[in-house]
Amino acid sequence: MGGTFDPIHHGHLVAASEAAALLDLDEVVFVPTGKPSFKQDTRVSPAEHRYLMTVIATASNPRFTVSRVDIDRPGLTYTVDTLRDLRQDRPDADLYFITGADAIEQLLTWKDAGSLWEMAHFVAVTRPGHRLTVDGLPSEGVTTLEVPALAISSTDCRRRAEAGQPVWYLVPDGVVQYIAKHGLYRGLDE
Ligand SMILES: Nc1ncnc2c1ncn2[C@@H]1O[C@H](COP(=O)(O)OP(=O)(O)OP(=O)(O)O)[C@@H](O)[C@H]1O
Ligand SMILES: O=C(O)c1ccc[n+]([C@@H]2O[C@H](COP(=O)([O-])O)[C@@H](O)[C@H]2O)c1
Repeated sequence: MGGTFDPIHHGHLVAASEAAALLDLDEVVFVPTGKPSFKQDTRVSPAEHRYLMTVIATASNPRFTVSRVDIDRPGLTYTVDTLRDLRQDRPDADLYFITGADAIEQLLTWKDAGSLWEMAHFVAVTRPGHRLTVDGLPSEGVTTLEVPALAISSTDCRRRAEAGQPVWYLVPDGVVQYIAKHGLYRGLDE
């Protein structure tokens, strides 16, 4: 599952768990982006913080793992590189790239979009308030999954942390404590 995870929240975790159950996956690899190409105008927390929060959030699930491929690769993050690196570690696996329906809708604009279909099957998880339009996407290459609606976004979690409002139960307990310990999302408007 690819994402910026700034921070990872229960919407991501429910989506991953549902995808694993419905598609009978052996493992869900969470891949925090390094430098997201599409968020260059937005302030994104250092990759090491996002990686560690993802490790904390997924530690108790034996099927969940976290990969550093995107954060260790220099330059901007593109899914074509993510999939190539994951393939090297798992030469015989059937790869499914799970992400939100909003991201999948933009897939035709992604780097080397034409070659992505051969590298993985794409799974678009629906998210509250968003209807998926798959115009132009090959239907055999994309599976849409309805996951139990959790109206949680990382943007909202960051705003709440910045305003001193609770993020308990929106993100895992260890992530609440990590955000407080490192003072993440303070002074976002500065
Ligand atoms: N509550 C949710 N339910 C289902 N999918 C989600 C949910 N939140 C995020 N996703 C999906 O997970 C993927 C990775 O999410 P990302 O790390 O960008 O989180 P986000 O909450 O969308 O962040 P931000 O608010 O900073 O844009 C995205 O493609 C997104 O659509
Ligand atoms: O490869 C691309 O050009 C590309 C463009 C936009 C997004 N992505 C990937 O889509 C995933 C979700 O991104 P986001 O912004 O919703 O966190 C993440 O793994 C990104 O690397 C990939």
